[in-house]
Amino acid sequence: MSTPTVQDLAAPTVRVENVGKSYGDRTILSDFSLTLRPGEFVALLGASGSGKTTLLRILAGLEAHDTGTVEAPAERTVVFQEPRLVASKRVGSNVILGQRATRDRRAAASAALVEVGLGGREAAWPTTLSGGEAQRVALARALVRNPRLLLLDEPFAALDALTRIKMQALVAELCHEHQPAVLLVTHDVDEAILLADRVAVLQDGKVGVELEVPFDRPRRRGVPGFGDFRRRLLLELGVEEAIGAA
Ligand SMILES: Nc1ncnc2c1ncn2[C@@H]1O[C@H](COP(=O)(O)OP(=O)(O)OP(=O)(O)O)[C@@H](O)[C@H]1O
Repeated sequence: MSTPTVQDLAAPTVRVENVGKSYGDRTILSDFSLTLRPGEFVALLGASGSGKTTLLRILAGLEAHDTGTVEAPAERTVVFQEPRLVASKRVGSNVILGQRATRDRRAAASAALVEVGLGGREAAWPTTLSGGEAQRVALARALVRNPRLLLLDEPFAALDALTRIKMQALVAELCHEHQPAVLLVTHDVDEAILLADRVAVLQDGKVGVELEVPFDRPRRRGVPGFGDFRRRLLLELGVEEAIGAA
């Protein structure tokens, strides 16, 4: 047995035990359990419609679960697939949306914009931003709250491939720096491997397999073992690679 790390000994940030959730007579989650330790980055991987967003919404407090236990900190924020900026408010105000615009908060918003590569853009209107820039603002808005839990619901899915790669690197860097516990919901296997400490695969309403990602950071697709690990996850998802095997 390996020596427990500080992370292992700390109280978990998120504890989900035996959660069940149905819509009408359709069971979406059954007996779903997952733990996130402080600072841990977990990717929840699953086929379309498998219940990933439902679980994330339960953790965000946006959806009720039917059975089981959910413990998540109140200091949590969500970044959705679309940036959800308020068009009538400038970028700086969007970053501190819902909070009183004190001088300190405005300074924190400016610092968060610098962190996401949008320093000095406080006065810009959301309609003047590209999709990637708007998603950077959404990320700044999440980080400025210093969350203990960051919930990412396919935050790169609507971005073009190049912007997605840049945003993945930015999220990896910022999460490393700020150390929230992160749950990333995705159906992109590569993204899960590039970003997460651990990948949980959602199968039949529960976590079927959980695997530690065995690669050092910064991660690269080309490292030895990447292709095998990727194939293993794809098989768990019931996908056989036919074209362009890594
Ligand atoms: N409010 C709702 N009422 C009824 N059914 C719902 C509701 N929300 C989600 N569902 C259903 O629950 C199932 C799981 O949805 P969910 O969005 O959690 O899946 P997902 O794994 O995130 O899928 P995707 O990757 O396509 O976003 C889907 O079949 C969906 O239609």
